[in-house]
Order: sequence, then structure tokens, then C-alpha cells
Amino acid sequence: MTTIAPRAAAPFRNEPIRDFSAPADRASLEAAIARARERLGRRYPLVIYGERLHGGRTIPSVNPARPSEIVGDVDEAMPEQASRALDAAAERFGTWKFTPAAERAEFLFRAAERIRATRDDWNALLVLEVGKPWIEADADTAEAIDFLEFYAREALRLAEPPPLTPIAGERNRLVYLPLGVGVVIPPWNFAFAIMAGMSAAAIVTGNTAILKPSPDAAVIAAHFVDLMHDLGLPPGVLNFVPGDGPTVGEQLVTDPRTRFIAFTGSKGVGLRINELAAKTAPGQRWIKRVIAEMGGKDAIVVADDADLDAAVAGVVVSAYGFAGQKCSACSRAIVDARVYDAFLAKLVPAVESLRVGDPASNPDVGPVINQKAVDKILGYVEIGRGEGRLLTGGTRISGDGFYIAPTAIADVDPRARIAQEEIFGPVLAVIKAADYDDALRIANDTEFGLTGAVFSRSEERLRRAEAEFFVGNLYLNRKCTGALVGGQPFGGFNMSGTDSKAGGYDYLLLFSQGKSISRKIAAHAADDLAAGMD
Ligand SMILES: NC(=O)c1ccc[n+]([C@@H]2O[C@H](COP(=O)([O-])OP(=O)(O)OC[C@H]3O[C@@H](n4cnc5c(N)ncnc54)[C@H](O)[C@@H]3O)[C@@H](O)[C@H]2O)c1
Ligand SMILES: N[C@@H](CCC=O)C(=O)O
Repeated sequence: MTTIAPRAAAPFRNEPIRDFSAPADRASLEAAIARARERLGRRYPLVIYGERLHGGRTIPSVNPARPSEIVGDVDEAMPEQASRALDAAAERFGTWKFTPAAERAEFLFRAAERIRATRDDWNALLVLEVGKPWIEADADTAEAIDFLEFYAREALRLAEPPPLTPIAGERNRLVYLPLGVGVVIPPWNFAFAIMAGMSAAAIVTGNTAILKPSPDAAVIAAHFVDLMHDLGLPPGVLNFVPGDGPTVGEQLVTDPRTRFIAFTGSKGVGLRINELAAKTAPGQRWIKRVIAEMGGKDAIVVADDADLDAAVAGVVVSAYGFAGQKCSACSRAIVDARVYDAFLAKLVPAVESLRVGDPASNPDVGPVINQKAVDKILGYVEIGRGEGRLLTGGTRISGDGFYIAPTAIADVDPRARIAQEEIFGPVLAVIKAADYDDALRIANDTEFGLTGAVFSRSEERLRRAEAEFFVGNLYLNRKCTGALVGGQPFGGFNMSGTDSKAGGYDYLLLFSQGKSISRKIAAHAADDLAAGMD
């Protein structure tokens, strides 16, 4: 195993996000996109115990802006390979669990450094593989760096036993141990940050992991796994096992060697994984732990005393940023009846001014991820036409890519399907509320509880939102997307998941188990201890 000298870490700071107004920043990303295009179509094998292996077939990952462009062909694991990956991870766990936390953290620090130095290349990959406009791509890369830097420091903190209540005649310590072999199942939408963040949290705490990427974002995951191995990560610590969810994913989830599952994705899949993981397989020696971050039906409440320009700007960026494909996206604007018409009058031109196009040329809104998403979103638009008044959008934009016009539907009943079900596309339901009480009631009337925002000039109303708006991430007088690691730990209530607070100070505990160690001490040592000489 590579020996790595640990470092003393400076306090955590968020990585700044670029705005690409500087010509030099624009030129360097354009050059990186051109470089990435030259490497399209490569094959990406599985990685098991550091060994690159071909699977049973390959799954193409395509550019959603130009579906004929294959970003990469990713090998799919065969069942025996997924099983071999579990063996590999279990074998490596035997030594990795004893590797000092400082050494494990060092891999994350070094990965962050390398990503920072090659940031344009990662951004370019996000533009091409998942269709992110530039600022969204850069925010995704910045968040990946933040997760690595933050969890590295958190692992160092967790390695220091916390203070305990003194007990006479005994010396007590609480130490945190890893759990074992984890399966990491990320979504495609934060293709870099969430994939790297969950993987990093799993391994820095001393677990070994199997990363099963989303088929829509597997190339960027393959590059991350390669980077970790280039840095000398021991074989078997992070294994790369791509494949479909219902086959490879379920095999990994149900296997008795799996100790925990770190999942981020839709409500339906999260519940399925939770159910499968709860069933004890023959030979299984533990209760599997499930960390599940799921969907949202996030609302922005616009009170009658709101700054309407700020509210419209907040709603538009939250609803249509990355084509609404964020779990945090605003999919309901709940507007007080007294300002409803004025709000709509400002909303419609703002939505219609959004430039939709190929992310390679940096529009405001890019494509949705695939044909299945197009069909699902347009299906909801059809339902919405019957449930409200189409204000703008509602169509597929002709052309090669998976483009849908930013869509707003007004006069939607709070219980309508488009006001209750996650659409995960550029579709906003606008709901009229009788007053502020009614608006908060409507906002909470969903099975989800992820993000929410309130625009109001009233201190009392903002305080009421703090107390009554039941979401994991609440924002006041700002957009409801873009949580920052460290400052805004992220995760939701109810059907939005287990509120695991990614990027927060409790997160690594989810990947660990506490062990209390008590030693009886001799009388003279106890006296020294009481005198503070331990
Ligand atoms: N709460 C959060 O922090 C958060 C963050 C990002 C995305 N999301 C949610 O993720 C969803 C979008 O991502 P998606 O389309 O990739 O979600 P998804 O649920 O379709 O897939 C997520 C992952 O699960 C895998 N999978 C699918 N079926 C599986 C099965 N039966 N067993 C095991 N694994 C399986 C997929 O291959 C993928 O890797 C949205 O619902 C969004 O709200 C939530
Ligand atoms: N953490 C991101 C959302 C992740 C889900 O897609 C945000 O805060 O906007």
C-alpha cells in the first residue's frame, strides 16, 4: 500500500464558482470542450481490486444535446463480476479499516488538488455527458472539490475521540469504526459532486465501496475512479461496477456481504432499496444501513409584501436552472392572491427570455437527460393542461437534442398531480393562495420535504416560515437551489429521504459505528486523572 504523509489541514472554505464573464475563463472551457470531444467514444471498463475488466456488454452514455454523440461506452458488470467486486471490497476492508484516518483523508485532499488543477476538463465532461450549462457544470465540479475537502477534514475530526463525562476509577473513550463494505448508488444529475461525495464519505471513514454509477453519467464516474487509483488508492477500496439499477444495483443491495447502501435518487428507487435492504439474507450478520436521499416537490412562497422582481428571479432560476433537473428545483410557486396577477405578468416574460440550446455554447437552459425524461415530462405537461392554464412552453423544441421549452402552468389546484408529483424537468406549477397562512399550508401539503423558500419583507412571516415550513433546507428571500457544503448541509424530510445532511457535520457518522472503551485504572492513576495529569 502507498504510504502517504498526512497534512495539517487549513479550515474548510467553499471553492469559488466561476461566472464565465471573463474571456480567459470562457476560452479555457471552450478549449477543454474541444479536447473532450476528441476523446469521445472511448470504452470504460469495470475496476475490481484495481484491475480493469470488460463486462458482458457495454452501455453507451450519450450527449443529451446530440444523442448521436457517444460520450463513452461503459462496460456493464456480469453477476459474477459484481459478486467478485464484493469479495474484493471485503478483502481490502481487512486492512483499510486499520489505515490511519490521516492517511485515508490524504487521498481526498490530493484528489481535490488534482481536480482543481484540471477543473475545465471535468466541467467539459459535465457539459457533454449530462448537458450542464457552464455555470451548472462549474458548480458541480466545485461541489465535488468541496465534498472531498470537507469530508477529509471531518474524518480527521472524527478520529479524535470526543470528550466524555468522567467516571471515577475508569478511563473511557468513544471511537468511531467503519461499517464494512458499502454500495454507493448515485443519481445522474449531480454527476460529479454527489457521486464523488458519497464515495469519498464511504472510504474516508475506513469502509470499502462499490460504486455503481448511473448509466447516464457513468463516464465521469469512471474518470473519478481512475483519478483515485492514479493517486495510489489501494486496490479494492473503491471498485467500479456499472450496470442497470434493477439488475446490478439490486444484486449489490441484496447481497449479504453488503453492510450499507448510500443512495441518492428518486423516491421510488429509494423506497425499493430500503425495502430490499431490510430483508435479511441467509448468512447476513448485520442490519444493513440505508442512507437515502430522494426527490422533492419544492415550493417557493411569494407573500403579498414580497419584492416581486426578486421573487420572480428566484423562482425562475430555481425552476429552470439545469432544466429543472435538481431535487431542489422549485416546481411550485405559491403566490398570495393579492399579488398573483402582478407576479404572473413578470414571470411569463422572464421565462420566455431564457435561451435554450446546446450547453456547449453556454445557454441558460440545456436539454433534459434522455428520451425517457422527455416522454415523462411531456406526459406531465399534458396532465397539466387539464389541471391548469398553460402560460408558456409546453412543447418539445425541435432538433436533435432532448429539449423542452421552459413551461409554466397557472391556476393549479394544490392537490393536482402536477402540484404533488415530482416531474424533474422545466415545468412550474403556479398556485394561488388566499393569504400567507394558506400559502404555508399548501407548501407543507406534500409527501416530500426537501427545499423551500419564502419571499416576504415581514420579519414575523419569515420567522413563521422558520418554525412552520417543514423542509430540510429552507431559504428566505433567495432561490431554493444551490446549497453549499459546510454552510448549508443538505437533505430532506419525509419522502425526500433520511435527512442525511450531505456536506454537514453529522454526515460521516452515518458511515461509522461508535465503540465505547472503558478501562479500569489503578487508584494512583485515577488520582492523576482527577488532577488533570492524564
Ligand atoms: N435528495 C437529494 O439529495 C437528491 C440529489 C440528487 C437527485 N435526487 C433525486 O434523484 C432523482 C434523479 O436521479 P435519477 O434519475 O438518477 O434517479 P433514479 O432513482 O432513477 O436512479 C438513481 C440511481 O439508482 C440506480 N437504480 C435504479 N433502480 C435501481 C434498483 N432497483 N436498485 C438499485 N439501484 C437502482 C440508478 O441506476 C441510479 O444509479 C430525482 O428524483 C431527484 O430528486 C435527490
Ligand atoms: N444540493 C443541490 C441539489 C441536489 C439535487 O439534485 C442544491 O442544493 O441545489
